[in-house]
Amino acid sequence: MSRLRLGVNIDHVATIRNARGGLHPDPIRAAEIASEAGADGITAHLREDRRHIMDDDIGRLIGGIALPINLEMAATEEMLAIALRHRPHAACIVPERREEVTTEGGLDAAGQHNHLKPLIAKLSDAGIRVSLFIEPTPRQIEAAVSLRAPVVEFHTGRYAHAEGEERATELRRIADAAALAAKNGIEPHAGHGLTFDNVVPIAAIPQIAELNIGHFLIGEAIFDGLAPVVRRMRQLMDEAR
Ligand SMILES: CC(=O)[C@@H](O)[C@H](O)COP(=O)(O)O
Ligand SMILES: NCC(=O)COP(=O)(O)O
Repeated sequence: MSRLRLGVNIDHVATIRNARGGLHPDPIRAAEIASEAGADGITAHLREDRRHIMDDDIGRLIGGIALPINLEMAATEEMLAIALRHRPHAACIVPERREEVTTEGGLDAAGQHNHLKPLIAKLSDAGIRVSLFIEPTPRQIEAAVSLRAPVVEFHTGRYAHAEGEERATELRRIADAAALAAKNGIEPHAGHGLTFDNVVPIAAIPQIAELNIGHFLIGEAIFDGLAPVVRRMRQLMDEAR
């Protein structure tokens, strides 16, 4: 089985920085530390309301970090223009509702097909690897196929919050969806709400190529430091393969 990539999401370093409106802690410094500790990529979500990552962070990340940058973005003209200006390695299209506390579910790629098609084409034409942050369902995977997205990222929030039999059901949904995506030539990724306690069964799904993990790593780093926490996540993921 191939090595599972770890994308470290640094959004919530910016959440702490923005609490005081200054420059500290700097999410780019967090990206450097994550890189040295074994991350394979850095993920940052430029929200429309700029509650954590800001425009300037995107330029600094792409200019200053050698790892591939995965820009999470809503499917808007504003975000498209920013992505085309900075040309990150990857752009992950996520759903956004301004009042939400976090990204509560996957993108309705099937329902928004006609809106997404030209946006995905423009990103792809610019050499940006497009990913769709979707629920692990056949309907959304079929939409990704028809939209010619090379990557999907399954929203693991329902799995992360479920317990017992319900969690086992969610895990099966993700495993089935990963197999279906791979069968259709789409690279499956996963992320949202992953922790030391719940990452192993997801990391063991053979088709999944990348996990994007943020909130837990940054929270845990307060107690143990970012480098040891990234290394521990890396180790759990490697052991699961
Ligand atoms: C899309 C997604 O899952 C992430 O962007 C991540 O959860 C961090 O950002 P938020 O907590 O603002 O959703
Ligand atoms: N796309 C998911 C992501 O980047 C990280 O999600 P979380 O670990 O912050 O919940």
